[in-house]
Amino acid sequence: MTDGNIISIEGIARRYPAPGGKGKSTTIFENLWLGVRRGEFVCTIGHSGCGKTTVLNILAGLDAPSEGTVIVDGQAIDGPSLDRAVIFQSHALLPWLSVQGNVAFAVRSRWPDWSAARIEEQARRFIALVGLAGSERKRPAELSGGMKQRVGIARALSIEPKILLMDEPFSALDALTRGTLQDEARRICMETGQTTYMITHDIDEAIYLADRIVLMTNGPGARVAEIVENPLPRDRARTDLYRHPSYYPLRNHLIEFLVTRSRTLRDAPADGWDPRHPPVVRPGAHPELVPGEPSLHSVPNALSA
Ligand SMILES: Nc1ncnc2c1ncn2[C@@H]1O[C@H](COP(=O)(O)OP(=O)(O)OP(=O)(O)O)[C@@H](O)[C@H]1O
Repeated sequence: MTDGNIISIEGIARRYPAPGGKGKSTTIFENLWLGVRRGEFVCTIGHSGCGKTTVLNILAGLDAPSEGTVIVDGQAIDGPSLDRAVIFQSHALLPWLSVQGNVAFAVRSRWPDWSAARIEEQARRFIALVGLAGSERKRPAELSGGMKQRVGIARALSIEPKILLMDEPFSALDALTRGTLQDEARRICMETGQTTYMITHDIDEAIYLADRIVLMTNGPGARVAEIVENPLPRDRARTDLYRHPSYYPLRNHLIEFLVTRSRTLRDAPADGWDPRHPPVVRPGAHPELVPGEPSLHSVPNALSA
């Protein structure tokens, strides 16, 4: 794969044996290749069951591929590592520890030789980063869902992972809290240059957060159908996203994929489709595009890796 990728997914498959060991095994996905650049924010979208969580679990080292390998920062993954922090939909905080205690626990696991003062300071810094300064002594039971998820984010970031893995981290939150936390996540990832791989079902979330959006076909036998480069400026603001001429072409492209192409491309891949180099598209980013007159067409990109 391309040099400069911090994550290199190389031809992985995940198969499960038939129940009782009789009959054919089920292939959830196979021949999956993907590179993620350092500092990049990648979102994966695909219908339920296509294997998004399975891929994320493999990246986390919580599951292993049936074939292929994943290289992170030059080393093949062979289990979980504090270099890769995971944030799930549920918060999984330790209920008997305070906010400070939960984050400090992770910091101590990462740097067991650090002094207590240094651990406390690191924990406090990341609690402040997610906007929870003043709540350090609270226990999880005293926090709202959004606050608990902030603690989860602080805990994940406090160990300064090479990669942040997020599995629908905001989907259980109300719309207002979700928006605020998306803003926070985006700000923090931009400020810290955090490489992030995230699963979402929410196309607006992907448009707002991602540099690239990986589209997976339906499973079983899922594949990476396409990689969408986000044509919106990197310093985009939530409030005027929709004014950008590429916004609707991008959004329509993603919707159209989920409605039809996620199924048709699994059953009949596009001519010349190469699993190592899925098509890269940049919807709406046509050189002749007149600002204010959005094109409804996606434009295949000659940059295809
Ligand atoms: N231990 C297992 N044994 C057999 N099949 C499994 C096992 N774990 C997962 N699967 C199957 O693998 C497929 C992919 O699951 P996965 O959770 O990765 O999908 P997903 O795309 O993340 O779905 P969702 O969007 O609903 O979270 C599903 O069909 C699931 O039933």
